[in-house]
Amino acid sequence: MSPTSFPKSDIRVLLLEGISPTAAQIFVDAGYSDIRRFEKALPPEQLAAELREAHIVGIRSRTKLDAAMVNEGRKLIAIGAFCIGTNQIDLGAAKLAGIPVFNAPYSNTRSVAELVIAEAIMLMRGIPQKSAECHRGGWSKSASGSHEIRGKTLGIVGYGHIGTQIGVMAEALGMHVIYHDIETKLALGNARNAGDLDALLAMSDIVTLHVPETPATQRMIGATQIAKMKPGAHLLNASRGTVVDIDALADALRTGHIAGAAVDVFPLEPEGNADPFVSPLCGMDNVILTPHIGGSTLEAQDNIGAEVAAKLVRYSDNGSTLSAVNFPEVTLPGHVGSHRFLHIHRNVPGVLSRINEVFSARGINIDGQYLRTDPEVGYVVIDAASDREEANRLREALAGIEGTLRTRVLY
Ligand SMILES: NC(=O)c1ccc[n+]([C@@H]2O[C@H](COP(=O)([O-])OP(=O)(O)OC[C@H]3O[C@@H](n4cnc5c(N)ncnc54)[C@H](O)[C@@H]3O)[C@@H](O)[C@H]2O)c1
Ligand SMILES: O=C(O)CC[C@@H](O)C(=O)O
Repeated sequence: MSPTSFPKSDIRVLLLEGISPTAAQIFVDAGYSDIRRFEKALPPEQLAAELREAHIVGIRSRTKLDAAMVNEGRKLIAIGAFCIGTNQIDLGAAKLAGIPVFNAPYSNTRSVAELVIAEAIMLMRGIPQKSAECHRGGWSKSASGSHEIRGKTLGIVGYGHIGTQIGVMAEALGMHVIYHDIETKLALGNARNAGDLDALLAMSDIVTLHVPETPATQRMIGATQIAKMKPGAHLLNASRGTVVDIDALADALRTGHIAGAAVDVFPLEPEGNADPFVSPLCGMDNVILTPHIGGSTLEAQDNIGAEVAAKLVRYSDNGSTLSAVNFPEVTLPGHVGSHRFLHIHRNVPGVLSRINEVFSARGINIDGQYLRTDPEVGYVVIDAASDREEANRLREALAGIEGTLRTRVLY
């Protein structure tokens, strides 16, 4: 077990929103014992109180860590988003507080892709309506409005980790796949770049959305875009609720311009399972509604728990920020025989030389030094041999350098 700046038993790990037990186990195996787990997102006041005592916090999509909440975490050294999306965290505020944020960019992507393919088949067969009718005691045995997906065109908006997997599966089922992305992407199989969003909307029998929440994707599918879709096409959204104008979608479903939809994410989602769900789509038989569970399989959650916890442990034990989403990335070797000093600062001229002066003024030789910066923040890691008391004095001197955001020493 690698040592840290204070006993691991004093490092409080806060895991919210029912994060998989695999995460807690990774911390326990790494020697951490103060682990507080909650099955739900916490109300703001309780969240703030918990954050004040936590060194590491793990959340999923429901916990909003805005700038004020991030700054409650005065002891925080790292944040784990146990999911893909990090839009619930003010990443800039976390960076300026010297806190790297880690997520799980791949672990639940297969689960989302499988759900989307299943829903595409269900929608094309009109199964949601037929099932609802049967539940009400009805019986409408008919092929009307029911289609195979073979030979149909699937339009994927956002051809990233999820979009590409859906494309591969859809081709295996005999679909034609087109995609639209703002980045240049390698087309897998026979998938084709649609050219632009309008062209994709006009050509697709099924449109599925897999973009992140960004200013550019806010309501990127509104009344204008829906009108450009083929009459009788289907729309699936398992990305973020803000991507679709839900009222415009409801209107198009009512007129029949859109034959059916599957929606997993909503502009406003209930805080917890006991809270009511309200949406203009409620009560529409041709809509599959799911409670943001695209990535919620036991396999995905176990993998996410292991992946993000391992990144947090690595940062806490070793200082590596590899794959942090908001932070200069540094991959570090072990530091046997020396103390490791972590210095996070505003990226202004002169900080590095002042850091080096702290060591040279005390006649301490630097064994290794690693530096990464981005336009706002610099992250310097220094390995140097010193006794523990001297290491504490060095850390205090480093903390006194103007522009310092956070310091830590790993013994
Ligand atoms: N429903 C769920 O439970 C669930 C689970 C996992 C992920 N998600 C959501 O799905 C999103 C996509 O996941 P992913 O793993 O495929 O992410 P990804 O980053 O691998 O892919 C996103 C793709 O969208 C593209 N993109 C970004 N802005 C765009 C725009 N304006 N127009 C067109 N393309 C754009 C990117 O270039 C990228 O290729 C995540 O950001 C997350 O919000 C939801
Ligand atoms: O698990 C969650 O709460 C969110 C899952 C998904 O939206 C993600 O971004 O990975």
